[in-house]
Amino acid sequence: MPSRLLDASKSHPLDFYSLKELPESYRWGPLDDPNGSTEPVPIINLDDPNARELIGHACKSWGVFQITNHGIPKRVLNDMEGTGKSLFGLPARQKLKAARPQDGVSGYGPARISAFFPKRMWSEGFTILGSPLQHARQLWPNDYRKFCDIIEEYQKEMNMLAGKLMWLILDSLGVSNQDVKRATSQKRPGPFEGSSGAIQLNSYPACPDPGRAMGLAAHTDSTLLTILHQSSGTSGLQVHHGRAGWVMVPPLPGGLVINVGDLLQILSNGQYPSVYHRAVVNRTQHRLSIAYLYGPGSGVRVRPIPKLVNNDHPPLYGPVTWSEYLEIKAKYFDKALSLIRPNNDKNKNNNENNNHNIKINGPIMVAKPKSVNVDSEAKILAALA
Ligand SMILES: C=C1C[C@]23C[C@H]1CC[C@H]2[C@@]12CCC[C@@](C)(C(=O)O1)[C@H]2[C@@H]3C(=O)O
Ligand SMILES: O=C(O)CCC(=O)C(=O)O
Ligand SMILES: [Fe+2]
Repeated sequence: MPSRLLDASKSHPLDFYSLKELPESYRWGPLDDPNGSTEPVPIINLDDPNARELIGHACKSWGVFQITNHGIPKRVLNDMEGTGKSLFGLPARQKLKAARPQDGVSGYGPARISAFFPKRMWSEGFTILGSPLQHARQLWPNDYRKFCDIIEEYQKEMNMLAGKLMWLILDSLGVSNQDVKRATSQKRPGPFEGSSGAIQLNSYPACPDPGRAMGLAAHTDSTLLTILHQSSGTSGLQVHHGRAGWVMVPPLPGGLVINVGDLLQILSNGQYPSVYHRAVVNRTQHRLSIAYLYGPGSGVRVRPIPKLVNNDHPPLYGPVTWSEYLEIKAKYFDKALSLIRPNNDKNKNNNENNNHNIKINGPIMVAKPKSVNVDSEAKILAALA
């Protein structure tokens, strides 16, 4: 079975800027409209003395919230937005010089999850993991330093904010520094030392038939948390919220959106579930969003924090590193979380409590994931055993 990811990067829809009608290959069918009358996604001022409790409540009941007074200078956000605009504004042949390689993560192309859907998404993306230098040279051979400086500054600022948010979130769960160190098998001093993030720039051109097109299909992020900056004035992000269905998260001037990711769902033993979200498009305006996808340092295994596990709350997930999880997600998409099963030996007599784990145990243990190299395959199987 070829990796579905390989198919994703085969051909990229570069034609949509000039299309006057929505081609069949982009037609997802009428999208369900968000219910305008529902309560809005929580907005939390980080300077509020109750920020921790408010964050805890938002993580539990929404999996998403917007923050203000986050300390990221406006200039840093503006510079990043400007860089995104000039990147997507480059001629197609220039952007393709930095195309994401078939089995790679960084570079220009459709969203990684594209291959899981029969229809194309009305967007183009650019992913930066680690140093931006190589791609910067491909895009702007004579002027790559500026791009690198802006990306590096953004990475630094976002990394600090993400660490701060993680502490507030863990604090809201009643979890201390020490508890996290144990849960993540970290040897180094700070539990979030070495944590890093990928930057995802998303560009959604104006679309002739926005009611039938999809900017970015529904997904949860494979992260601890995601910090999203949306360009001002144009809505597009929607989150799925219980019976309310799809709820719009309009850009808030000076605000940033925080999503709970799958790894935080694991760390919190299901108390803070990751949020399903998607991006819709718009007839007249181009929209840009910039996601900082934050995860643990390489080699760090994430598992439910022991303090949150007891007889009433058995572990729902087993330990997994970020790269293992990304590989599982790349193959199994929204089944990935249910495959990170706990080591059941310890809760043999707790069988009925494990019923919520979807049992896809058979296939994953026998299937030979061809796209995964042998070494990491062994690690994944060990993590799932
Ligand atoms: C660190 C990450 C997280 C990735 C994969 C890798 C780099 C790119 C990220 C995204 C960004 C766009 C949505 C998503 C669903 C996608 O297609 O690519 C994300 C995916 C995930 O959260 O699973
Ligand atoms: O464009 C958006 O608002 C959503 C982007 C997103 O979900 C992502 O990059 O993971
Ligand atoms: Fe996302």
